[in-house]
Amino acid sequence: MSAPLTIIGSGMAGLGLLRQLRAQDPARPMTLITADSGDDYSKPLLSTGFAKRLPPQRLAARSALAVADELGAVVRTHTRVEAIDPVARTLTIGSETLPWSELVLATGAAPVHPLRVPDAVAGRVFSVNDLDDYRAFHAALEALGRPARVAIIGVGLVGCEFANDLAVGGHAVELVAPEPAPLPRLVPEPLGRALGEAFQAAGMVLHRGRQLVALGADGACVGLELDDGASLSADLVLVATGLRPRTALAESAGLEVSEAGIHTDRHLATSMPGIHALGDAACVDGVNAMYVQPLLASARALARTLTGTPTAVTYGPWPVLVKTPLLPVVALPPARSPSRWRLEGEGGDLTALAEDEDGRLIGFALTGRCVRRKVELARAAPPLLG
Ligand SMILES: Cc1cc2nc3c(=O)[nH]c(=O)nc-3n(C[C@H](O)[C@H](O)[C@H](O)COP(=O)(O)OP(=O)(O)OC[C@H]3O[C@@H](n4cnc5c(N)ncnc54)[C@H](O)[C@@H]3O)c2cc1C
Repeated sequence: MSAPLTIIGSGMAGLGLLRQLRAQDPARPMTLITADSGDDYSKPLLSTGFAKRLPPQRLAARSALAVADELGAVVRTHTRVEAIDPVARTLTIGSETLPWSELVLATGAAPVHPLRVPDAVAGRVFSVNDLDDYRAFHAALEALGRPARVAIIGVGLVGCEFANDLAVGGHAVELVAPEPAPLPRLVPEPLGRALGEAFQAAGMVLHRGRQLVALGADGACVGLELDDGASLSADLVLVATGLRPRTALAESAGLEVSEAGIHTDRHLATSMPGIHALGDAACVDGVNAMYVQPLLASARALARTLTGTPTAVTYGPWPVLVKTPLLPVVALPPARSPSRWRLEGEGGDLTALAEDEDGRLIGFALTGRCVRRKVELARAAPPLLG
């Protein structure tokens, strides 16, 4: 039997590609190997489950077994690929060496932790980046049997979405971050401040301009020390201080990588023949967008390439919809520093237009009722990868 086309990773990129490939090639042997449970779920739903009190099983559309059955593929779960040999076209899992015909890396991105977590509080400090993490965090909240006091470290998209979701779900939320306002990489400061005000009006406490310097046990709780000497206490801590593309496996196999991800061209081809990459792990022609629309476009293009029709991927001017119903936010961050931001609106209803030196729109950010303008503005903005 010929060596299978092998995908590493069962996130939306890996499973999305497997589905697209199977639709175009019903017979080819395919294997998907994943370090997690392999359940088919939508990662964006992870930060919407606590307000609706959704148990983890409600977030998984189907199990890894059902995926394997439906798509006629071998799916190996809780299995970490340890090494790749690009010349022999094999990969290593423990003492096993498995051959592949084509290899696709969909290894995603891993949470960055600013501090080492002491063992004494390890069971109370979380990052939620996949369904297994959600299961663990959900179980810890349930075990309290009452609304929790949750400290969230980080005010990027993930931190803000969980803050909104947990607060609406009845938990007491405190946010800690060094920046002066939420969503610093997505929106200009006045719009971030508007979101911060909406959070405060909902009862959250914001520690802006502050770094977490120490974590430790505080009775049955977690004690947090900030850089101004302030101390907080929380039942649980959620660390949301960014995600870094998982590149170690690719790098040790000699593939070209950087902090932005595994380098690919627009055909998702890495620097090694026979190996492609997509999703949060991949930096495609200099762009790692790290959200769903680009990875779905990549899966469609790569499936065509791997079934004999070389297809370059393009990304449109696709804005990010931040799931903070307390104050809706939409952003299409400019690819380069704008010449100026033009701000309009008042209160929580704000529009910020990023313009280049010739006054052309190169990005935008919207809050509150202004999010209605997203379609009109996206039509006028440049594509992420044209
Ligand atoms: C809370 C949250 C909310 C989000 N909300 C939105 C949103 O509203 N809209 C949006 O567009 N985007 C959103 N995003 C981003 C979006 O979800 C991600 O861009 C996307 O899910 C990434 O998918 P992926 O398959 O590339 O990576 P991942 O989902 O990280 O999957 C990586 C896979 O690789 C496996 N893996 C890694 N290393 C190995 C190894 N050595 N061996 C075997 N397997 C390995 C992992 O087990 C996993 O299965 C959100 C992200 C988060 C965290």
